[in-house]
Parts: sequence; C-alpha cells; structure tokens
Amino acid sequence: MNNKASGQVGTRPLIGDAPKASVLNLNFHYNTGLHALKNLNMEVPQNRVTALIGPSGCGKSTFLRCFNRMHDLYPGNRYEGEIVLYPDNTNLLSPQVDPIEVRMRIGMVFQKSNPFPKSVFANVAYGLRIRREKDRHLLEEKVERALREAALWNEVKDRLGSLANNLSGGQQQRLCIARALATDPEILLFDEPTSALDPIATASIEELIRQLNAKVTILIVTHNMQQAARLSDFVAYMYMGEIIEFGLTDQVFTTPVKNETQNYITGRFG
Ligand SMILES: Nc1ncnc2c1ncn2[C@@H]1O[C@H](COP(=O)(O)OP(=O)(O)OP(=O)(O)O)[C@@H](O)[C@H]1O
Repeated sequence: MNNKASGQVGTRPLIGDAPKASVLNLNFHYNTGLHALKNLNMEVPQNRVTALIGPSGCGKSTFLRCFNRMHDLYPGNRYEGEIVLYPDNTNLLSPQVDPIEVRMRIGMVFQKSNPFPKSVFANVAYGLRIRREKDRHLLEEKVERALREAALWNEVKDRLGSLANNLSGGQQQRLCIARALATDPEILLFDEPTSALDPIATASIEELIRQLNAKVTILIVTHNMQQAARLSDFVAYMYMGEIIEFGLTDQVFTTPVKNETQNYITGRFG
C-alpha cells in the first residue's frame, strides 16, 4: 500500500490532511419515509481514498449517492444538513446548486459497468457535450486524456468508433471511469466497482484507483475488507445509518476504538 496519510482517529479534524469536503449534520430520508442516514459528520480528506464499510443495508450507498445528488432523481427524497465542497465552500445539497453541475464535479462509477449504447468516443465525450463543448479538437484531446488516465487508451485507440458494449467487462468499467474523469471531477465515487469483475480485472481497477488519487479525492463503498485495507487511506465504519468510527485505515483495522467496529472487521458480526 502506498501513500498512506497521517491523521487522527475519530471524527475530529485530521491533522495534515486538508478536507476536500465536510459532511455536516447530514440526514437523509427516502420517499418511503425511511430515515436512512442519521446525523452524519465527517471530513473527506483531499486526494486520499476513503472507504465506506459496514454490513448490508447500513447506508453506505445511500451516503455515497448524497455527494452527487443522485437521490434528486426520485421525487420525495429529502436531505437535511450540508455537504460543503472546498475550496469554494459550495453546499452540494443546496437547492440553489444545479445537480447536473454537481455530477460534473463529483463523478460516479457503479457496481455494474453501464456504458451507454454508443461508441467508445461518445461515451467519454458525454459529459463534455452536456457542458456544450463543441470544439472537435478539444473534445478529442479530452477524450484521449481521460482514456489514458483510465489506463484504457492503448486498448481502444483504434476502435474509438465501435460500440462500447463490445468491450470486455473490465474494459467497460475502465471506460465508465474515463467517462467520469472527462469532466475533471474533484471527487470520484465508486460503489462496489469490482464486485462484478474477475480477479485480474479487479487488480487493474484497484491499481487505477490508487493512481487516480493523486488527481482526485476518492470515496469507495466496498464489502471486501481486504480491498478496503489494500486501497484506502481512511475508512468509515457505518451501522444502521450512522458513522460509528472514522479514521486512518491502518488504525481502524488494527486498533479500532469501538467494539462494534472490532466485531465487524474480525467477522464476528455482519
Ligand atoms: N431507493 C430506495 N428507497 C427506499 N429505501 C431504500 C432505497 N435504497 C435503499 N433503501 C434502504 O436504505 C437503507 C440503506 O440502504 P443502502 O443501499 O444505502 O445500504 P448499503 O449499506 O449500501 O447496503 P449494501 O451493502 O447491501 O449495498 C436500507 O434499509 C435500504 O433498504
């Protein structure tokens, strides 16, 4: 594991790690009435990988989706509190902030790769076109850069016009990463990005995530404790819609402060 950060256990400010975002008293209610996130407070360290772990149904994906306002797609879902993005102090949850612009700044990669039924090029250029980028030369430049950053360029440079769905599973997932990278996001959200992949494709996505954190801040949901330990600098353990413990991955995995965390990571629970 490289690039491990310095910091403190708990939800106190992290020494030496500037936050990219602060989660302040975040509550989230689904339109079914479920109060899924309960008063979350956390700082997301800049240019680090932070893993969200916890048993099924504890609210990891729900939390992740708050960052790019995915829940806005379904009427009646309700946020309270703030997610403040730095350096401009934008509250991502403010109704005055356009969720489409939020999704350019906060990209997301899902469990199952979901390329659009379009060409490789059109997939990566998608967000740029939403931003009304029409200059063909600039589009080509940005698409190539994103594909290189996603470690896919060499494999697809001669088939940019072919249908993205013809790529392998691992290539499709890297294409989705390239699509998210094309708009220069500040945070990338990964929701179980390797759970549908074989071990080789998983290793290449993990390596990519480790390289990308030099450029973007990363939040990842994973069920896989080994993956969280390999990949992340920080970890947040969630249970029943709350953050039970947040701190440096090494510390949380070796000397957790809370018994609940200890029980979960040693497999005695969940
Ligand atoms: N669209 C939805 N509408 C209503 N409730 C939902 C919705 N999606 C999730 N939930 C509920 O919110 C709670 C948190 O679910 P969430 O998917 O965030 O958990 P998770 O920790 O990511 O779980 P898993 O590890 O199984 O993916 C659960 O009780 C779940 O049933």
